[in-house]
Amino acid sequence: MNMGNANGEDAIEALQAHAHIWRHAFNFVSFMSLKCALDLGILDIIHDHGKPMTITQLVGALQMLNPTKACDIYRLMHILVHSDFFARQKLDNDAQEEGYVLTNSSRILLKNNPFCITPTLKATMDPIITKPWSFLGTWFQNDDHTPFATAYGKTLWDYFTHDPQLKDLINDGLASDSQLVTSVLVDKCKGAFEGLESLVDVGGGTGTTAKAIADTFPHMECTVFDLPHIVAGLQGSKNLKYVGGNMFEAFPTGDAILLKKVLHDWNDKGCLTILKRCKEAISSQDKVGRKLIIIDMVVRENEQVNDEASSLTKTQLFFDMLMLVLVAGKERREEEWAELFLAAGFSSFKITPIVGLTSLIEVYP
Ligand SMILES: C[S@@+](CC[C@H](N)C(=O)[O-])C[C@H]1O[C@@H](n2cnc3c(N)ncnc32)[C@H](O)[C@@H]1O
Ligand SMILES: O=c1cc(-c2ccc(O)cc2)oc2c(O)c(O)ccc12
Repeated sequence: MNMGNANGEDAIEALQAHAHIWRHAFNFVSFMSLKCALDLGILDIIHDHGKPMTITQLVGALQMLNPTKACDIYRLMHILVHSDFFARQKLDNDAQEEGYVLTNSSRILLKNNPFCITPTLKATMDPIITKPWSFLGTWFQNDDHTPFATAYGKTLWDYFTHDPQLKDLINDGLASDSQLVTSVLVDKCKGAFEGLESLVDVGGGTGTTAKAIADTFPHMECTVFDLPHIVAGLQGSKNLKYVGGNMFEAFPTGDAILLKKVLHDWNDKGCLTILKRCKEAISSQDKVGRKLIIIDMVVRENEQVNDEASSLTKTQLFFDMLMLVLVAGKERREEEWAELFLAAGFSSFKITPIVGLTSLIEVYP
C-alpha cells in the first residue's frame, strides 16, 4: 500500500484492513454475548420450549428480565445467530414468522447434555481468568512467571488456596471437558489400554478419566495421583484408588502412566522432570508393553488444507496462549514433543488423533 498518496485501490485495501481489524478486535463480543446467554439461561429456555421460539415468547419466558431491557434482547440474539449459536426457523411450513432454535454448538452447552462443556467455558470466561490477558504486554517486559502472576502477584495454584471457588470452577471445567475426550478414548482408542494390568493417572484431577478407564477395564488396577488437597476425601471403587502427592518428587508405578492435559501446564524444563520420573516409574516394571500414555494437543501448524483444519489449528493456538497466560505452559507441535521424549530417554512414540483438538500419544521406554 502506498502510504503517502492514497488512490481508490488503496482506500479499498484500507477498508478491508479495517474490517479485518474490527472483526478480530470484537471477537470478545461473541464470547461475552454467549456468556450473557448462559447467565440468563436462554439456551435451556429455548431447548425446553421444544419448537422454534419467537422473540416475544423468549422475552416472556425470561422471568428475571427488567422490562425496560426487553426491547434489547433481539440484539443479543442477532449477534448469537451470526455467531452460529442459534438459528432462525419458520414456526411451521406455511408461517412467515420465525423463531429461534439451538445449533450443534449450543446443544452441547445444555445442562443435561452428557458432553456439556459449559463448566469449562464458565471457567475460561470468569473475570479472574480473563483479567490476566490485559497484562500480557506488561509481562513481556517484566520478570514474572506468567501474566496471571503479573495481575495477582501469585501463581494460579497459589490463588486456588485462598479462593477454593475458583479451584472448584476450574476443576469442574476440566472434569466436564474430560467427558467427551474420555468417552471417545475408551471407545475408539481401546487398543491403547488393552493388556495393561495397572495404570496410574498422574495429575488425574478428580478422576473423571480414570473412572471411565476403570469401568471399561474392570481387571485393570487404576490409581489417580494428584496433589493432596485435590484428592482429599475422594472415594475410590473396587479397581480405583486415589493417592495424594507431588509428581515432581515421586508417584506410584504401574504398567502404564497416564498424563492427561498435565504437560501442557508446564514449560519444557518442568515437562522434562515429569517425563524423566515417568520413564523411571515404568522402567522399574519388569514387563513388556509398559508405556507412557499422554493425552494432550499436538499443534498442527502446517496442515492448513481447508477452512476446518485452519480453524482447528487456530483454536489450538488460542489454548497455547491460554497456557502461557495462566500457567507458563504450552501446547506443542510434534517436533517439540519428539525433542522432549528423546531428552527424557524414551525410545519411540506414536500419535493418534482422538477427537477435535486432542491426540493420544503412546511413548515407549
Ligand atoms: C490441567 S489439570 C488436568 C487434570 C486431568 N488430568 C484432566 O485431564 O482433567 C492438571 C492437574 O495436575 C495437577 N497437578 C499440578 N501440580 C501437581 C503436582 N506437583 N503433583 C501432582 N499433581 C499436580 C493439578 O492439581 C491438576 O489436577
Ligand atoms: O481454563 C482452563 C482450560 C483448560 C483446557 C480446557 C479444554 C482443553 O481442551 C484444554 C485445556 O486447561 C486449563 C489448565 O490446564 C489449567 O492448568 C488451568 C486452566 C485451564
